Amino acid sequence: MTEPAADAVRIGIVSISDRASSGVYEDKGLPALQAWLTSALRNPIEFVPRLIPDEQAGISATLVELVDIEGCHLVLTTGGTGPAPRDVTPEATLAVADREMPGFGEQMRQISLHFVPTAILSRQVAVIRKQALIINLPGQPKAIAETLAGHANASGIFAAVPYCIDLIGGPYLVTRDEVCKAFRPKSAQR
Ligand SMILES: Nc1ncnc2c1ncn2[C@@H]1O[C@H](COP(=O)(O)OP(=O)(O)OP(=O)(O)O)[C@@H](O)[C@H]1O
Ligand SMILES: Nc1nc2c(c(=O)[nH]1)N[C@H]1C(S)=C(S)[C@@H](COP(=O)(O)O)O[C@H]1N2
Repeated sequence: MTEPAADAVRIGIVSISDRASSGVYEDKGLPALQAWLTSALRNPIEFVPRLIPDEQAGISATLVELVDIEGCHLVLTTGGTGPAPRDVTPEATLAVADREMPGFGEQMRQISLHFVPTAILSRQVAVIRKQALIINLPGQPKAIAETLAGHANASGIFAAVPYCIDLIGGPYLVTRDEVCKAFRPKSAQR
């Protein structure tokens, strides 16, 4: 069987952490995002990485830059989704949204409950801006694979990402089934 055509894709990855961005500890968010996405997607990927502090205006400006100037069709953030005063990633993301996609946040909290009882402390959101999907992930580096890939009892959210990006006019994403089995209706399959 021939492989379906996999378009090239630019993906923004944003690690939001006061301490990692100021060098107090090593950033593990960007490497974890890059490793998971590289293992999950067959597409040629160009990553556009950013490591920034928990500042609302700066986070919003970074998201706008990645979508409007860098042309990313997918942007994943990690960190700053909790209830602490400096956790402002959801507010910064909603501020640049055209539309909210509440199912992603709902499903990620469901999945995360299989890993940690504090899952409901994440206020993570997902939104559409222009032709891009922006998704917040929690700051614990292990939470990246947990929420994207899921659990035996809860589907990872990345399964819904390729079809969402089709619907907003982005490139055709092809996953490796052994890492993440994406779903598309038959009529949308290439
Ligand atoms: N980018 C990162 N790299 C490595 N570990 C991280 C990173 N972000 C968070 N962590 C770890 O996950 C924990 C929870 O993340 P959270 O986003 O709540 O950080 P925080 O306590 O607000 O502090 P900071 O913003 O300075 O990372 C952190 O205390 C840290 O152990
Ligand atoms: N999958 C997963 N979700 C998770 C966690 C985790 O370790 N794994 N940590 C939780 C905790 S302890 C917090 S406080 C919130 C918010 O984390 P953040 O502020 O680092 O984004 O995410 C929650 N969601």
